Amino acid sequence: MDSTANESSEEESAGEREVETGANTELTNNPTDIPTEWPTHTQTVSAQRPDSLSLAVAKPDLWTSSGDGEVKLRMGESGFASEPPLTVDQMFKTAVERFGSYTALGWKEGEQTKTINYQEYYQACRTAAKSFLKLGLERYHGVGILGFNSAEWFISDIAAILAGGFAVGIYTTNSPDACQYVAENCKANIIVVENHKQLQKILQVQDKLPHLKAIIQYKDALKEKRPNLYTWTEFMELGRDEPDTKLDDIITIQKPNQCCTLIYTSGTTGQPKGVMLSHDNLTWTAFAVGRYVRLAEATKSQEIVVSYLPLSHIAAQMVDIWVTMKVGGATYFAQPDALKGSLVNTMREVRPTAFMGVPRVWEKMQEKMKSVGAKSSTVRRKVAVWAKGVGLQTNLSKMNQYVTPMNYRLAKKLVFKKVRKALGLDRCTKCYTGAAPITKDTLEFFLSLDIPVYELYGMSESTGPHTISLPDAFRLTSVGKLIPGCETKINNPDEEGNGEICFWGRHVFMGYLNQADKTEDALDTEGWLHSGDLGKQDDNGFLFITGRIKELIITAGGENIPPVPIEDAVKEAVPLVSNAMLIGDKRKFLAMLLTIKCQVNGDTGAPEDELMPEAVELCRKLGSNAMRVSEIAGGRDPVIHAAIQEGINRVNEKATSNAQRIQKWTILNQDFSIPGGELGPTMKLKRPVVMKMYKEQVENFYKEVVTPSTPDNSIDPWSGLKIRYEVK
Ligand SMILES: Nc1ncnc2c1ncn2[C@@H]1O[C@H](COP(=O)(O)OP(=O)(O)OP(=O)(O)O)[C@@H](O)[C@H]1O
Repeated sequence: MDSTANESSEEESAGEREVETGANTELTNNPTDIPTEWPTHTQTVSAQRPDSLSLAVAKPDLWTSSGDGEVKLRMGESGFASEPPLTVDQMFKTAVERFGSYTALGWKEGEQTKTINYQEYYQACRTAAKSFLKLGLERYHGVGILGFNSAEWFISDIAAILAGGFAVGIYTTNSPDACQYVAENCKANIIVVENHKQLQKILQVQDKLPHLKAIIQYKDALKEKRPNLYTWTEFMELGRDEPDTKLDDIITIQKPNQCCTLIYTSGTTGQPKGVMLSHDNLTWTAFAVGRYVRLAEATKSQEIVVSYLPLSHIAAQMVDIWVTMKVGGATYFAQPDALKGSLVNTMREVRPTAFMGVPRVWEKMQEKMKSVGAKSSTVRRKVAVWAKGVGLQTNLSKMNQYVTPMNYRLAKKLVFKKVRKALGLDRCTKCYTGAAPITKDTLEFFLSLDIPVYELYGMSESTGPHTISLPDAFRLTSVGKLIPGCETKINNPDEEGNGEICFWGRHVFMGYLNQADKTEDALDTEGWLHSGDLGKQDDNGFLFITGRIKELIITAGGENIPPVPIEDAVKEAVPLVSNAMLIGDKRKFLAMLLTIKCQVNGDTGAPEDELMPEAVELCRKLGSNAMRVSEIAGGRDPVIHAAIQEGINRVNEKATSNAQRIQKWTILNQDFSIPGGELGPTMKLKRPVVMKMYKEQVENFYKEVVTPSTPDNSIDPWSGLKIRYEVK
């Protein structure tokens, strides 16, 4: 690995510092230490793994599964990896010193927008920390936070850390049992809930939480008084007049290499695990991302973000809380019904300068824009089609450093500017997607509208991002380049260079709480984090994800098949399809469960029977009058059935082998959703859950006598229609 970043003399001297345990006493935290030059994307700064980290000694130091454990920091000798380690309190104090009067948080109260600055934000966190201590928060015990994004959420999170506990976000979609699992696992002393609805979940399991001492509700009036149940105002009053000494004593003994946050995995691959993140994991990653992405510091031009993604996920925490704090940015909170439609209103008001969406958010925007576009006049549609052609060409050319075509300016004026304004993205220069795979179709759609959506890739276990795309380091379908200071290893590459992606760096987590065995599975003896993802790097350092070992289908014939590319191909070939899940592990052939694009209940987020307007339109074009999923599911609509089969045939034609062909498929009665349990909170498919829910349908695929060699005679068991296989 080369180490050619713009290293200032300060950085070089930082590299010589011996910082092994992360003790915070002697650390400089002077913002002027930060070099003014940004490294360019082509430069890779490696975390120089010290020779002393030999196999035998490295292992026990680099990870722990004890809540009160400490780890060896993965310091490098120069560049990003040598940045002095900080505790959360140190990073926050620096932000207050540098950006004290700048807006830190903003939210809507009725028609009014309220804000607090960095000084007030820090003081609120200290007060809340004193209140937590007064309520009996013990060192290395959790503060569970269960609710939609808000200032109170952030304050609870940071206060828990300052007070020496663990900040623990709990997914708002969790059932009472799932809340109990997390609260018990982190020995939560306190749980902060948003409203009555979330409170009920905790009250249902309260008796099974022996460590729980208090509950705080931060929105709405309490419907009933209970012992140890507080409103937010009551809670903040508890700490207001408390002396600072106890809190300061705890803050002083905190070290960057100790755990301060637990991120519970969403369980797409099994029971949630508590990912232990240290102060250094958070503060270093915030530094590295801010620097690499070249975020502006507030003193020059303030970055603005909208907080709406689930905060219990690391991606939202890193963007909304930590990176923003590092550069003195302002975070504005969306409304709880953001994903049900109000997000665009918040976006138009706030006009963020950076925006992060999980793939489903971008897909939803795409669907909405397509259905609006379909209703516009012929002239408008023609202009849009022309502009999109120009947009795609221009942006694809930009990737290869070609010159911008002349007609781009006209397309920008006529279409792109208007689209950006309508989406609230008119001053957003950094649009990101991450946390799950996104389709090329969606990326191209936004690229054609002159909205490059940059990919981030990483995991909870890497404190969020490991690779990032940048405007000048961008390839369609690549998840970008390595963050300087980190390392990637492609383990056991095949002849095409595909292997398991492994991470090394100061963003790598401490371990899973109380799960030494699982930690040992994730971190090898050298400390490499095994992602469970398959990928390859091109000659220019762009990383491409090509599959997930965790969800690889191994057929009875022994063929390894990554399902996502096939599922994406089907979704692209059949636009009516909302979700697709490939089946075939230990089976003789592949089959697929499909769902149709339908409307979603505005209150519950549950899928409804009515088709989405875009889907209705597609049906009309095909010659079907269907209005509901129930008219299509199970092969009830022969026209739609034939169209889907035709799309699947096209996908099958491109299959690299016979084993990779979809031999059977069926349309389910209902789309996948978060409340339904088929999707995780970041919209990732929970394959084991779907397998369980649709066990019968899956078994039916394989009940029939399959005759793939003479497929022309096969009858689809769901529709009774003849299946036209095209086996070469
Ligand atoms: N840009 C991306 N493209 C493709 N896949 C991605 C991308 N970003 C993240 N992922 C996938 O998400 C995984 C990380 O997920 P995360 O750590 O958020 O887990 P989770 O959703 O909380 O739960 P679980 O560990 O149960 O899956 C990565 O290993 C990778 O498979």
